[in-house]
Amino acid sequence: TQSTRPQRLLGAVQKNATRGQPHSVLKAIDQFCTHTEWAMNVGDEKGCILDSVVSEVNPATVLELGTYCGYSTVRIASLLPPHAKLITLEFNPDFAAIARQVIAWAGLEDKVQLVEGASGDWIPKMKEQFGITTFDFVFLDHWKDRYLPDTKLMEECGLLRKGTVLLADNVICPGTPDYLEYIRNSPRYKSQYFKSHLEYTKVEDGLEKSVFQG
Ligand SMILES: Cc1ncnc2c1ncn2[C@@H]1O[C@H](/C=C/CNC(=O)c2cc(-c3ccc(F)cc3)cc(O)c2O)[C@@H](O)[C@H]1O
Ligand SMILES: [Mg+2]
Repeated sequence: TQSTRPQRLLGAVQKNATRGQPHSVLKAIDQFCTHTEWAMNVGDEKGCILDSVVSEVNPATVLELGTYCGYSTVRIASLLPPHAKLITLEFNPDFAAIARQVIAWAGLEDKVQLVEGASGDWIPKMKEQFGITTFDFVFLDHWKDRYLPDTKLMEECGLLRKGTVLLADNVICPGTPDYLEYIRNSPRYKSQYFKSHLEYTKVEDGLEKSVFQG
């Protein structure tokens, strides 16, 4: 039977990366996606911007929307301080199964809680289920038409505090026009666009960093 792209990506990690070395997992995925098969990971160019924002925030609590194969999960988790927690939401069980193995190969399972389910269902349950009061950092990289409703939902559920940083992937390509319009015009956020390129291509894309003002 045919393998899937995530299965082939996992195979590249298991073949080329060293267990317990997150950077080697990222390198194996980036090489696979550059030379063998494109996949929708944030990639190394936008990934360096992600790294700098995560390092600046130094978050104790992180929410990632859209795990896919776990590339950005590994990238973020590898930068977290010892007792920090990263919760990542993924509603496709096949992708979740691959991501769990990628995260385990990197040796980061103790920092990551992968929750299988839809963001709209789980965001309202973050406090009761995981003892979260607010998130310090949120990475948005799931369906692009979910960025805005989920941001409003996080506001309503009291999951954002003064200084919480939202970082959104793909605000140019594929694009998240309703999210950008809202976040750039809302007095409740201070936003900054980081120009970059769509992963593994020369097409323009970028990340939008938005700080909640409380
Ligand atoms: C509400 C909900 N709840 C839970 N999980 C959810 C969820 N909504 C989606 N997911 C999950 O998250 C991932 C989905 C990611 C969507 N990302 C993109 O579509 C994407 C596309 C491109 C792209 C650019 C140019 C092209 F020509 C083609 C594709 C680049 C990217 O970087 C992308 O992120 C995927 O794993 C999906 O199962
Ligand atoms: Mg993306």
